[in-house]
Amino acid sequence: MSILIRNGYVLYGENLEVVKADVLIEGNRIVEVKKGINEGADTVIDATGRVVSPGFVNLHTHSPMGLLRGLADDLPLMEWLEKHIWPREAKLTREHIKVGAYLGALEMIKTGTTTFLDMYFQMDAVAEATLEAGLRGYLSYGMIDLGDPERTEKEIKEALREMKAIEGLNSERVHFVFGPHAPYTCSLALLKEVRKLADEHGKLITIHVAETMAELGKIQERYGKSPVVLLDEIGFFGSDVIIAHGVWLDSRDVSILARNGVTVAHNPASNMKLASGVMPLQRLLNAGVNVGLGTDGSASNNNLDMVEEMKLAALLHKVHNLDPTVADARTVFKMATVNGAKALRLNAGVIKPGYLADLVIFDFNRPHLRPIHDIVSHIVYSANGNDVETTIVDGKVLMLDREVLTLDEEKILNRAEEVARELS
Ligand SMILES: CSC[C@H]1O[C@@H](n2cnc3c(O)ncnc32)[C@H](O)[C@@H]1O
Ligand SMILES: [Zn+2]
Repeated sequence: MSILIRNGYVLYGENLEVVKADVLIEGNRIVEVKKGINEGADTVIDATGRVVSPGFVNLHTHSPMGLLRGLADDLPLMEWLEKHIWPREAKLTREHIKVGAYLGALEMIKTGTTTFLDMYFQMDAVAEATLEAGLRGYLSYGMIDLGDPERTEKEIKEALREMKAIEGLNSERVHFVFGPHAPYTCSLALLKEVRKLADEHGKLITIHVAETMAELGKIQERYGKSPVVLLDEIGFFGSDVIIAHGVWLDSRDVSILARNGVTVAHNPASNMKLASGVMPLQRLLNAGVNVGLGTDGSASNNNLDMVEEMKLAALLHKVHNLDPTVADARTVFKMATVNGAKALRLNAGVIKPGYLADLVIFDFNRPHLRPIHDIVSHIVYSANGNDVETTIVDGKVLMLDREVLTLDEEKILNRAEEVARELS
């Protein structure tokens, strides 16, 4: 199968150079980017007046949580989790979670996300929905043992069951990732076992770390050190670890993350909404830490729109530093694309021959995107996910001219409403 995208403004290569060109995709790869490609193709897409961009990599989310969107707002993290989210999650069935995964996948396709790193329950069901949707999913079962050895064993068993089930699907588009929830919900025994299992099975690890001041206090009280120092001392870190949040980091923590090649998934909307704090983006980037971008779940964001997330990241760090030059459009665009792909060891996030054909087309024939001075600036500061009209993953068109081809949109919205009624 081949796709030819004609005559668009292409954000080309690592430096996002704007070139007016055609893009030829064969199989699941980009094979050529140049003016006037003459080759025939199975599918030809006219991108005149449009922008061809790398697809977005959501480096931290809980994709089925759209089901809980708007149920509890305006609260700090622990009260939100303990009083509202966890009691509802305890009632979720495998079928509910699958409906939530379809809803999340639909939203991601429609707003230009092509790959996501997820943490939730029943991830083999999420994997099935991801495969049907056509997205790329890195899927972790969120492990919580609260220091109870019986639960440690149960959580490891469930993670391994889900790992086997996802591997059994035999697809390059879905991957299992180990996902211990956080240092305050997981015992050291569980965290050490996860490190060992990830080495044994060659899997990535993702975990919430240093999200709130309350977490810092809890870990300080329990262990007498910061969450990052704690994880470093048990040998947990490596370049295969992606920590979500990393808001409360001192200079020692930052140098530990840099030394170990750990990636940080920044979630500005969630950090602002839960009033968790402002992550030290400038210090992390200056130390050479790879920083990606995530939305977190739709119950703390409240959507999965990575385009909106880029703008929030840029604005947050400008005002926090009282410096409009920080978190410039190109820096946050790379966080939302190539940096995320790099963390997942995925040859994507860049439009160039040889890279995976994960890309999106923005409709620029819209008043808020004209006149065109600087395309990257427009995407970060003026656009939102609804400006994406075509989404391609692994060389397959998932949405064309705003019509989602892989999922039944109406059915998913109706099922999500029914599940919401069942949960209330
Ligand atoms: C055990 S699966 C994942 C678990 O994480 C919860 N969650 C959602 N958002 C956050 C956040 O910002 N910090 C910590 N935990 C979060 C989610 O509700 C699931 O229970
Ligand atoms: Zn999270």
